Amino acid sequence: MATLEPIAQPGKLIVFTGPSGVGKGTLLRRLLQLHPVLYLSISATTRQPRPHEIHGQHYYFVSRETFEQMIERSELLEWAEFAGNYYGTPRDPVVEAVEQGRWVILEIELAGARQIRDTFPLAQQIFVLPPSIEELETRIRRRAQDSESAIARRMARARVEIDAADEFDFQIVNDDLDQAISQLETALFVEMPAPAEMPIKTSLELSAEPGD
Ligand SMILES: Nc1ncnc2c1ncn2[C@@H]1O[C@H](COP(=O)(O)OP(=O)(O)OP(=O)(O)O)[C@@H](O)[C@H]1O
Ligand SMILES: Nc1nc2c(ncn2[C@@H]2O[C@H](COP(=O)(O)O)[C@@H](O)[C@H]2O)c(=O)[nH]1
Repeated sequence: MATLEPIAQPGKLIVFTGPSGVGKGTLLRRLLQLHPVLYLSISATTRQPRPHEIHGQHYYFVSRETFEQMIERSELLEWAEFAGNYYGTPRDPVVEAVEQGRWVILEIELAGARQIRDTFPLAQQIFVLPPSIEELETRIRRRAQDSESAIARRMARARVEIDAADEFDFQIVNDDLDQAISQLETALFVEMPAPAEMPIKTSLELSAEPGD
């Protein structure tokens, strides 16, 4: 029997946006467990680490001075200020992974997503919506990582981001987690199949098959 080989094709950039607290991180953790072929970019931020967060795994936690140097040296693919802190995507690891044919996910807020749309028009853009604005606030509060003023800033920004959901190629409501994962898989692998999901036979193997 002929063996199957994946099509060699360039990687893809996938932008994953939605209001803070909607569950992007939760969805992506689950998605990456199910599909280790996906590559999640690690952002740089000037925000203080949360108790469970590890430098180099969840974020690169840097000073404002270091971040501003990264901007000046064009080391970031995109960046934005969000709720009083800088966030940005280090350019080199993303470009290398895409060149290696990987599917790279950027979990970023709206201003960064718009920058990527300008610089990489072929990037696939997915927006995650909450079932309601009340449930979004409940999730942020239940996570218990933000002060009252930070919650107010995040909720104000959430309204602006939700209003921009139509700009994105796909919108997914994160109500039931399993259903949201399944919609996400459809967006990623059916609407835009991953190379690893599209095995083909080499022309040599096809011509060697009996009955042809
Ligand atoms: N489908 C869901 N139903 C109920 N709770 C959820 C669901 N998805 C995520 N959550 C919870 O909502 C909270 C926020 O989730 P998470 O931290 O993944 O959001 P986020 O969008 O990554 O936020 P941020 O952008 O601020 O990092 C967490 O406590 C998480 O367990
Ligand atoms: N433009 C960018 N936004 C980013 C990046 N990394 C994360 N984010 C977004 O920031 C907010 C807040 O995140 P939190 O971890 O402090 O809750 C959230 O919407 C993230 O998606 C980035 O590199 N660029």
